[in-house]
Amino acid sequence: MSEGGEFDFVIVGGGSAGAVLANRLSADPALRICLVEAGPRDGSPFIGIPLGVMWLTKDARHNWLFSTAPQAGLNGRTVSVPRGKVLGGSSAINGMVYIRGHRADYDAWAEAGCTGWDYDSVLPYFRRSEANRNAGLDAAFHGSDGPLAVSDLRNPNPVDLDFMEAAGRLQIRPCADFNAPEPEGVGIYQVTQKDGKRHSTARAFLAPVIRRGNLHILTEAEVIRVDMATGRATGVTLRRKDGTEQRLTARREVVLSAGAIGSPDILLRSGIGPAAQIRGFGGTVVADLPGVGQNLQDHVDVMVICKSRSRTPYGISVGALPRLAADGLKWIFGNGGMLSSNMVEAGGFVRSSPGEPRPDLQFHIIPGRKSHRGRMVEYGHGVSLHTCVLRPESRGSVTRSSATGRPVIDLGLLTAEADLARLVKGVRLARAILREEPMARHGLSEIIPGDDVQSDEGLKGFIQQNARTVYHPVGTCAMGRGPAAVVDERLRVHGISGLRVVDASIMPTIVSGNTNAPAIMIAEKGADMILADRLSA
Ligand SMILES: Cc1cc2nc3c(=O)[nH]c(=O)nc-3n(C[C@H](O)[C@H](O)[C@H](O)COP(=O)(O)OP(=O)(O)OC[C@H]3O[C@@H](n4cnc5c(N)ncnc54)[C@H](O)[C@@H]3O)c2cc1C
Repeated sequence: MSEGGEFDFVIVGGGSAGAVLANRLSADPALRICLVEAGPRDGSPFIGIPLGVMWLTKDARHNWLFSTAPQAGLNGRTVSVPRGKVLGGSSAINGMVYIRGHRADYDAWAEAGCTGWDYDSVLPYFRRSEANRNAGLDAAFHGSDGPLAVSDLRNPNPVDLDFMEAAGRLQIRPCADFNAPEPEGVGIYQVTQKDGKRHSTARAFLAPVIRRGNLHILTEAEVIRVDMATGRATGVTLRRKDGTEQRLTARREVVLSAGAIGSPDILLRSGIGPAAQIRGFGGTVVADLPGVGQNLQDHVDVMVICKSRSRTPYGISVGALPRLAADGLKWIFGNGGMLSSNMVEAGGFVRSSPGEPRPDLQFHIIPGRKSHRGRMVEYGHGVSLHTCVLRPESRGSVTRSSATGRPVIDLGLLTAEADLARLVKGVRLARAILREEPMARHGLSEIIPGDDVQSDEGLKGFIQQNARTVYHPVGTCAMGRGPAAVVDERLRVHGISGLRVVDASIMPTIVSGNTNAPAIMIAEKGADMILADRLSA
């Protein structure tokens, strides 16, 4: 084992949160920062070109490609859990949709004891990171000079507007700004893109500061454990690509930003977690923290997929060849056309029934025919409408059954009956929108669930056999004060000094929307806390 150097802060994971932290902490030239990332640098063209998202969700070089344990609520199926493994983390492989959630999500965190995390307190951190390119949005809610570009899609597919009009016929109103405090209705999503290209956190937060002399970035270095001495984190042990092990010393703190799968897993491997589980795989218990890896929440999702007679939606067909060629040129001469599409272009927030206090379902519409049998593309055109449950009651976990190898991921999808019931309503609503004009004039015919699946029981069976995740796992190092909490409201691991977790895993409950912007906000706020605590230490 070699010594890799001494730093003030060692940040583990250069993803959505970690890249932000590395930027903000290294802004103080008196601090020496090391950012450790298991994946490579982000040179691949598939990352910059938005449509590359289709490739990246299955790409072993930039993706951990996890898979779940058999899911009890999904007829024992396993589902894939892609996670970014590259500078930028999941923000480098995600769908780029920029959404923050609902005011009530954050107010509920504060009410549960996470002081300082209510909506009004976190809003400045969302604004600080953001450079919104749409000057028409309310500046009270949007930043214009932060590092992260948030843009309107360059060339949304016309189907998006048809979707909105069809929803309007069902009294679902358009939503002018999905990032106002209480979003509801449908529209075209804003995306984390700059000039038509993906703006991952690596590009937004790391690229501009890469030459800072006090910021050291190690890639292709996987942290195996946090090193401890008498209840204090002293550094990390990591494994380089060539298999050699190295130790880094953290004079002040180790900050885990390895994401909702990686962060609890590193804690478990470091002996911090449920004592019985750690002993079970032969580990040494450093701190008995029963909440580590528990409380996993994710947005359970199912698709209605239709083929279309019209070739307006994206697709591969002989008739579409001239358009595909034109789209290639639009990209080459201005980063536009289909290649600038994030695929999940539009959608919105709706209530499964009028009695719901706020939207409990989210749509993501792909103006293209997604494969219903696991292929990357299918021949032909169509539309695919995702429906997900915004605040699922089901809970899962990240655990370990052995000291080495991969963690066991149980997303717990649909283990709560209420989530299944909501999805049934969601699929009915999705179908109703697709049947309305002007969607109907695309000549849609349903591939899944299929016209013969109409009863509640039939739909339940279809959902259990087809539901998956929209890739938003959170909550596995939950912030709070009770026995199940892992970090306090300053994101310090309970009972251990010099150790924080700053990423999506600290959410006590999942937000009502996509989770990238919230992970970035958590890091913005976490950075302020770390810097403030340094001065008062
Ligand atoms: C395919 C996909 C599509 C998505 N689409 C959207 C979307 O459109 N909009 C949206 O808002 N959200 C989306 N999300 C979710 C969103 O991207 C994540 O919630 C967010 O990026 C999580 O940020 P994080 O910092 O917690 O973790 P990550 O960004 O995943 O970062 C964790 C980093 O830690 C590294 N790491 C892990 N373990 C170790 C270790 N042992 N040693 C060193 N490094 C380690 C990882 O390689 C990674 O780089 C999507 C996610 C995926 C996977």
